[in-house]
Amino acid sequence: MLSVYSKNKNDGALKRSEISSLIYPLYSSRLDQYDHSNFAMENKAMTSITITRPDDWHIHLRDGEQLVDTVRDVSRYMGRAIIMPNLVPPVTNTQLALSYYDRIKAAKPQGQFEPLMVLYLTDKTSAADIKEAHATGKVVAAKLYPAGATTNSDSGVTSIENMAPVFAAMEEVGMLLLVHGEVTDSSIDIFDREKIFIETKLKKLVTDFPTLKVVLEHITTADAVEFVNQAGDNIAATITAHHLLYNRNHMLAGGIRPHFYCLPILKRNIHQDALVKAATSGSKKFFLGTDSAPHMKDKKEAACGCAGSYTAHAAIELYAEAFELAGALDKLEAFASHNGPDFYNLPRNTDTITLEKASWDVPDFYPLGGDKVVPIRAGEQIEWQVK
Ligand SMILES: NC(=O)N[C@@H](CC(=O)O)C(=O)O
Ligand SMILES: [Zn+2]
Ligand SMILES: [Zn+2]
Repeated sequence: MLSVYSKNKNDGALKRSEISSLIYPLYSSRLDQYDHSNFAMENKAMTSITITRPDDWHIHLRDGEQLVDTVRDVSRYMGRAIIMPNLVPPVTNTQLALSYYDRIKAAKPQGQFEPLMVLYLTDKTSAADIKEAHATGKVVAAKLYPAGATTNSDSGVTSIENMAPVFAAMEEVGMLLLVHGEVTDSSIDIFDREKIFIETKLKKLVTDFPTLKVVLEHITTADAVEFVNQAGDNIAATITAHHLLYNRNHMLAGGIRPHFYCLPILKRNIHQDALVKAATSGSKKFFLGTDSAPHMKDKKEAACGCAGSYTAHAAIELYAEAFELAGALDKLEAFASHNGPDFYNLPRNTDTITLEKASWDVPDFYPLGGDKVVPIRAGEQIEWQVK
C-alpha cells in the first residue's frame, strides 16, 4: 500500500477516491453502537479497548480546499472538536464563526461530527462581541493568542491587561477562555516561553477573574502541569499526543526533523515525563487536544519551516500508544472522552469506539487540498488502530 502510493507521488493522475482507498484501507467508517461495557479489555496483554467516543478539544481544520481532507480525518471517530480560529483572516466575530461552521458541515463530516466554534480575540474584541457569540450556542469559547506567538497570530492580543472587559463578559456568560500560553518577547529563550507566560501573565489573569474557566492549551512543561494542578477547578489543560510521545531529542538529535517542529516547542524528556504523568494521573483537569495543525509539505521542509504537526490521521491511536507505554490504558477513556465534556459542561458522547492492537504502516503523506501533508510517524508504524 505504502510503496504504491509513494511511487505515485509525482503522478497527478491519481484521483482523490483512488488515493483514499490506498491510504485508508484500515479505517472503517463510524462504528455502530457497541453493547459491551466500557473497558472490554483483557488485563495482561491488552489487545483491544473500548471507550466512550472521544472528542478533540483543540484542532486546526484550516479552510478552503483543505477542509475536505481535515474534516474527513477528524470525523472518522471524534464526536466533536474545538475548531481553532487562526484562519487568514481570523475568525473574530459571530458571523465569521457561523459561516466557518457551515463550511465545515459542508465538507461532509462522517457520522454526527459536531464542530464547536471559537472566537479569535484581538485588541478590538468587545464584551458585546462575546455576548453575541455566546448567544448563538455554537461558539463555546474564545482563544487568546498573544500577538506573534504562533502560526497566524499576528492579529492576536498585544496587551492582556487591556482585555479585562472581555474576560469579565466571558466570566459572566460562562464562556471558556482558551490560551496559547507563551510569551513573545524575543529576549526570552523559546524553551522558556511557556513557563514565563504562566509566571508573568497567567497567574495574574486567573487571580483577577477567579471564576473564568481557562484551558491552557497544548501544555509542554512540568511547570504548566504544576500550575494547573495547583489552580482551582476552573483551570484545565489539553495535552497533545506528540508531546506525550516525543521530546526535543526526537526533533534535534541525529538530524533536524521539521515535522516535529510545533509550538510550544517540544521540551526535554523530564517535561515529557511530567505530561505523561499528568495525562495518566486520572485528574479531571487534563484532556485530549491534538493540536493537529497541517501545513503543506514544502512549507515544513523549508529553510524557515512552519510550526505545526499533523496527527489527525491517527489521533486516538497515538494517544493509545502513549498510555500503553505508561502502563495506563485504563486511564485513556477519562482523558479522551470524559474530562473534556465535563469541563466544557457538555454531555459525554453516548456511543463507543474500539481500538485494537494491530500495527499498520503510516503513508509518507496524506492529501491536503490538492497538496500534501506529512503526518507524524510518516513511513513508520503505529501500534493501534480503530476497528
Ligand atoms: N501548534 C502549532 O505549532 N501551530 C498551530 C498554531 C498553534 O496551535 O499554536 C498552527 O495553526 O499551525
Ligand atoms: Zn497554540
Ligand atoms: Zn493549535
